[in-house]
Amino acid sequence: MELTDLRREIDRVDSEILRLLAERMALCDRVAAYKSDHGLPILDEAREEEKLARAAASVPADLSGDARELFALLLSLSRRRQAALRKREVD
Ligand SMILES: O=C(O)C(=O)C[C@]1(C(=O)O)C=C[C@@H](O)C=C1
Repeated sequence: MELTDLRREIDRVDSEILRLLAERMALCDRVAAYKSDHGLPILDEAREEEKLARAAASVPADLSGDARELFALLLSLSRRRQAALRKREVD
């Protein structure tokens, strides 16, 4: 395969990742609203540990560290966004 073709494939996968990121964040917005309505904290450590462990276990062994790191970032971005939404509610 030529480099151009490989890059086109990468671009296709990246578009999908970004579409899924937006979909995930939209769901997190709804979780944020639910938690706010029910007086629940944003952070759920047990759920996060479960997510990180599942991410690491869902890929080939040589990618488990990367999967864990990626999900740690996603969770952190999710918490940051939820905190910003909550702050906007208060202000
Ligand atoms: O499931 C939740 O309770 C969420 O708030 C969502 C989410 C996530 O992005 O997956 C974010 C923060 C929590 O610590 C756990 C999980």
